[in-house]
Amino acid sequence: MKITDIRLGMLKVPLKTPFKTALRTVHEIEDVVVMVETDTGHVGYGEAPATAVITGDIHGSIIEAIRTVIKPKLVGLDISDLNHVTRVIQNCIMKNYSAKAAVEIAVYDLFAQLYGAPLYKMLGGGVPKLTTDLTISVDYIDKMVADSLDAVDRGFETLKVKVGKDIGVDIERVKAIYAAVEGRALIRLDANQGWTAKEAVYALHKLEDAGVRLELVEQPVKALDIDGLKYVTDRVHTPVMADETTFSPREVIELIKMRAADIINIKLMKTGGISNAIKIADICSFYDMQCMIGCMLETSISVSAAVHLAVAKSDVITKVDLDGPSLCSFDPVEGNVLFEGADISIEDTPGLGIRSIKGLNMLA
Ligand SMILES: C[C@H](N)C(=O)N[C@@H](CCC(=O)O)C(=O)O
Ligand SMILES: [Mg+2]
Repeated sequence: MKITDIRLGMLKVPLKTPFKTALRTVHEIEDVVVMVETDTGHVGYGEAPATAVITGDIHGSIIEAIRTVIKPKLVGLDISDLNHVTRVIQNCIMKNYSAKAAVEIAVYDLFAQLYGAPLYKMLGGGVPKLTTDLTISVDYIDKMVADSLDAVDRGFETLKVKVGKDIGVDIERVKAIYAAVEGRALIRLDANQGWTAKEAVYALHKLEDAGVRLELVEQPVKALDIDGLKYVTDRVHTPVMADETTFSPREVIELIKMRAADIINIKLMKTGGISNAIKIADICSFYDMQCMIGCMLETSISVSAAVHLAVAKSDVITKVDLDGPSLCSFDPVEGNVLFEGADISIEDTPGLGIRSIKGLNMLA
């Protein structure tokens, strides 16, 4: 099965409600879709969001990286030579993680199709079911409490509460949500870099002293402030998770050696795809460190790949934040991963099993 072409399209899906974090507000998903075509007629699918504030990627850079650098290196390569193909993708251009991720996801999709198995089986197997959390956008306290209660009523047992705005209001936000859902849902926080290290310690001590039990706090401080991350990790009981701080396997090793965080959030759009995500999961497994599998604002095309990976690496990926499809107003994909509220399951069909994508605008 040889690669003959890589075609690109744009996919827009409005969100059910605006997605608000300390970094940005988004009303609709608008992602680049990658189709890797082969001489056997099989097509592999991938997707890249433009999360400029986290990865530095924008639509133009994703499209140009794929068209002018990645595609010319990939056409003619054999999908059965997976390790070689992924090395070419990773080494042909620096950074550009979302572009690499989208192409790698499509290549893994084809690799699994080649052997007629769902992707998770090619990655080592596992039980094809996961449960995701749901993000509660940062907002007025009453709105966040209402959104949290609605999420719990819809069956979500873990809420990822966005904070990182005003520290005083953040403490009140979390207390109010905790009081409203106590006993019905677990709460994890994501500050998206919005606090200083001292503010984070202050807020988490206040919450701990008030009896608020949090599952974890994600990326309390700026991405590059590793000393600050360690400062927080050393001083609070609540487990601290690194998100924006860690992209590559090398960064994860450094973080583990410094003991700067307790948990790592793996996202395919940070790692540049599945091959490095596997390396990170294996490093963390070796060091007895837990991971979360996360996503950006992605539809079920690329989130499906994250689902397959998480199932295969469930020994170390113990936390799931794959709510992209739940945030969408509709699922544009007919495929083998089913997203039903908090429940995610995989059907027994080859690859990612993507049969069709509604509303895709092909690029010339
Ligand atoms: C969508 C997911 N629950 C999430 O919060 N992902 C990111 C932010 C993604 C974005 O801004 O597009 C995260 O920080 O964990
Ligand atoms: Mg995060």
